[in-house]
Amino acid sequence: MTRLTLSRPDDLHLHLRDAEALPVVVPHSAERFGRAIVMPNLNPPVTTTAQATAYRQRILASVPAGQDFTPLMTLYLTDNTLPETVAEAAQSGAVHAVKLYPAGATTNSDSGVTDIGKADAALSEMAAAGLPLLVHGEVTDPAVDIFDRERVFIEQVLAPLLERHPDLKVVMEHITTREAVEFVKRAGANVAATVTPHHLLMNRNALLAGGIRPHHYCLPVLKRESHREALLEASTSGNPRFFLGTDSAPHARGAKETACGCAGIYSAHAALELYTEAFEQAGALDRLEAFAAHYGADFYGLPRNSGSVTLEKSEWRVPESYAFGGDHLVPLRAGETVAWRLVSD
Ligand SMILES: NC(=O)N[C@@H](CC(=O)O)C(=O)O
Ligand SMILES: [Zn+2]
Ligand SMILES: [Zn+2]
Repeated sequence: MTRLTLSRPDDLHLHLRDAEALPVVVPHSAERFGRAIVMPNLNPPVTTTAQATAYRQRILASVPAGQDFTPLMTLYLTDNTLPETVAEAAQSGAVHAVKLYPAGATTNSDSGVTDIGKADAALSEMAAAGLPLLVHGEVTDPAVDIFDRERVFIEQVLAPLLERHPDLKVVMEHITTREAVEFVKRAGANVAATVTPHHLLMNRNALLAGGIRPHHYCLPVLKRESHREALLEASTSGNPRFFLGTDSAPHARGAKETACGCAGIYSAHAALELYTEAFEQAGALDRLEAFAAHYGADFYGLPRNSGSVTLEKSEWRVPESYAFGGDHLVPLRAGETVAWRLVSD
């Protein structure tokens, strides 16, 4: 097959940042996706509906003319999030989820939750309102090996949380392990997961073999090949509780290529094309549309998009970088090729 037309997909996990980043990154997502669940880990974080709606306007100002792209906003859960704040968010129509970052787990998570027990009242309100909890699922205990932090989070935090709140809708974001796949498969219809293109296409060799590759560093960190295979199997299985979320996370080159580089991989410039590579590799191109355009919308209770996008099997070279404020943004596959190309209908 050399041409593939899909319903217009959604990105259910996206970092757009703010200010001068927006005109660089928003057009990449808007070209490919109808909507995106926009992460709230700005500095300071987005914790109120008023902040979320103001941020939404700043994003919309960077959507190119003629493109139809809807940012779906989220709030950042803190130890102090009140049930009233959750209720206001649920009623606003602009806020579609609340994000849990364990304090210190990842980029801009300093205001995150120190003890999930402190959020119980907010979580009960979310369950009542049908507002999903999006989870960065890693423990932060320095004694736990970084490759085990997702598995331990499931055992110590997520399973007990779902016992306390059995009706809460939960999305385990950017899953990276066989254990996360199995947890989601066994859980009820209220539990789902997003899978990134980089975790479908790369294992930890891409980070560490033959030299350290800071542009392949993200959290949760890339895992061994058997985990990548489990993610690819789940994503191409037709199970509606695994769906597309890129976790495209732009950082300036200077913050990545340094002695202590930060976590995040930028993939918005080629996200759908990279998923298409992964699904082709698995012999499952016929399953791509549902993963990319149906299951996420269905889980969030949103209507499916009406438009379409077309991809062609035709190699193109990714730029070495994009101008990004006063610095540069190095995209995934910089200077290398991608096998599928987005074409206008
Ligand atoms: N995934 C990452 O490695 N980084 C994300 C944060 C996150 O999603 O954990 C970022 O905001 O840069
Ligand atoms: Zn995360
Ligand atoms: Zn993320």
